[in-house]
Amino acid sequence: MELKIALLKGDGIGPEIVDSAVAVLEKTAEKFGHRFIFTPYLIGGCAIDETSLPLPQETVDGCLASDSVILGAVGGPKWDGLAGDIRPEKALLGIRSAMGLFTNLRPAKLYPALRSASPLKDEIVGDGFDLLIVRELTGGIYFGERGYREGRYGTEAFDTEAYSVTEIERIGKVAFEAAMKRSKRICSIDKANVLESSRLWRKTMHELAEKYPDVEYRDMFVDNAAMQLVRDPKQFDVIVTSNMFGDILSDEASQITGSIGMLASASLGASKRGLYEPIHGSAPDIAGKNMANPIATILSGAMMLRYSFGLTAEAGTIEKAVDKVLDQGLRTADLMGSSLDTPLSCTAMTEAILKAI
Ligand SMILES: NC(=O)C1=CN([C@@H]2O[C@H](COP(=O)(O)OP(=O)(O)OC[C@H]3O[C@@H](n4cnc5c(N)ncnc54)[C@H](O)[C@@H]3O)[C@@H](O)[C@H]2O)C=CC1
Ligand SMILES: CC(C)CC(=O)C(=O)O
Ligand SMILES: [Mg+2]
Repeated sequence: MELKIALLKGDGIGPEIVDSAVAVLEKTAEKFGHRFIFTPYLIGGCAIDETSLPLPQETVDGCLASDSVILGAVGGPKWDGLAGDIRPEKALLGIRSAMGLFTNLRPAKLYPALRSASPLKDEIVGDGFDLLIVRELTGGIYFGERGYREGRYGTEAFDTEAYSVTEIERIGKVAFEAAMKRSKRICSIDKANVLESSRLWRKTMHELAEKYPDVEYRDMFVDNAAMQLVRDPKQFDVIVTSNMFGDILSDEASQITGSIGMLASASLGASKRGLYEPIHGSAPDIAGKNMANPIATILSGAMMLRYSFGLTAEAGTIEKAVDKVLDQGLRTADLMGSSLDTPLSCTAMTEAILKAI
């Protein structure tokens, strides 16, 4: 297969981890006789520095003209003082919206080899957990009306959470279909005891649940869910939730797998073209130090092969290579806790994975 892949390296550790994913994808392509053509485009802070825009039109056009997209991360302290509309993060929301990517699949599983990296006790983790967070990605408070207005205590800033039945139904269907292929258990997470948008979310999910009688459905308030994730993560299989709740709960879920540097994601819409991105940010505290864990981005590349291109064996090869290096005890610093051993650098971990392919 010959495939065009747009690269959005972004800021901070973005370039380091995307380079790792590219190396792994190139080795996989070579092994299976494919040709991947990579084209880089600017996004985020680096785009602001060069063009004064966080999301240049050329980047949007390039992504829409490619077969799929790999993203590193955007943002950093250098751009934190900018107005909301020209911040790096606005570009990430912009490209997800421009590509129509309303679904974000965030799998969180505990690798047996990383059991000691999880902060949870053995009796809680048992033989591991494997959950899939299905996060709505182009609606809710990240996209709602916002601004400043005169309020009770003077000028106030506001952001709005809004969801339509159409938006809830389409993400719900993705989650129910995913549950049908897994253990047929789904938990919808909302704040329906307070928010009107959550009450519509819950009502719509209940109606959808009737169409999937084989799926065991329940709902939970988000504050309870945040607690239950660390109390007993194994109770969950598929979680479906809104944009902001999914963002927050997936960072929490990542840490119980050992590190946020492990969690990949697929941002998907109606077409096969997706955007594949680690769940973490640009990690300015470790950027440029060759310390980042590249596995989340490498596994995002594997998700791209599986979801966008249907290259299941190729995706499996990358996932098995990751399993193998973890089984060998190889670790980047984020997975080592207080161990006195020397951690692997980002490039050394990438080399080990390349060797295992
Ligand atoms: N998808 C994206 O582009 C996202 C961008 N951001 C942006 O990233 C910047 C930093 O945000 P933070 O809140 O610090 O979140 P972050 O996810 O960048 O970092 C949180 C902590 O996790 C560590 N970490 C993250 N990824 C890692 C990896 N691959 N290997 C090892 N350690 C890793 C970092 O060193 C840091 O201590 C901000 O400008 C934020 O807006 C945040 C989240 C998502
Ligand atoms: C940086 C934000 C736009 C979003 C975020 O944190 C995420 O998608 O994980
Ligand atoms: Mg996030």
